[in-house]
Amino acid sequence: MTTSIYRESHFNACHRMHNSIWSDEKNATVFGLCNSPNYHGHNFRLVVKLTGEINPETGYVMDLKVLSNIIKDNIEAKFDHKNLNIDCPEFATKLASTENFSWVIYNILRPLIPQHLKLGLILYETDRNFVEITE
Ligand SMILES: Nc1nc2c(c(=O)[nH]1)N=C([C@H](O)[C@H](O)COP(=O)(O)OP(=O)(O)OP(=O)(O)O)CN2
Repeated sequence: MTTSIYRESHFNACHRMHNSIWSDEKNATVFGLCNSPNYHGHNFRLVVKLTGEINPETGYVMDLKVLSNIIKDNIEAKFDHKNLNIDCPEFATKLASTENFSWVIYNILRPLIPQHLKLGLILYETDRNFVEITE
């Protein structure tokens, strides 16, 4: 039997959906308002899920304070109040979609989370648009 624990965090960032190998017209057609040249912002909501067995000595799957600090130091500090396209090298060659952003976050967190725990996450770009990654 396994147990899942969750930690939620929030940060703001802006981005622009633009594929540089396409014409401006094609970008405008495919991405619409998300292609706006002066970028647009989102209040991102990240839910990180860890699944594993409860350690009988602590009663924890993992200390949520430790998880919270990992997310603060490595995700919020890196992306909060940033322009994903300009400030974040991860998106130099990658479109700043919620799908790609979710994998960027997963790849940052995975080495920081104990290997015996399964890592999943949901990234909300808006209240109604969100992406889930599960192991
Ligand atoms: N598969 C994806 N589709 C879309 C993404 C994405 O990252 N992956 N992103 C966008 C836009 O950046 C943005 O999220 C769209 O915002 P909006 O359409 O305004 O969404 P809302 O939920 O705020 O508003 P609704 O009118 O309720 O849709 C587009 N697509």
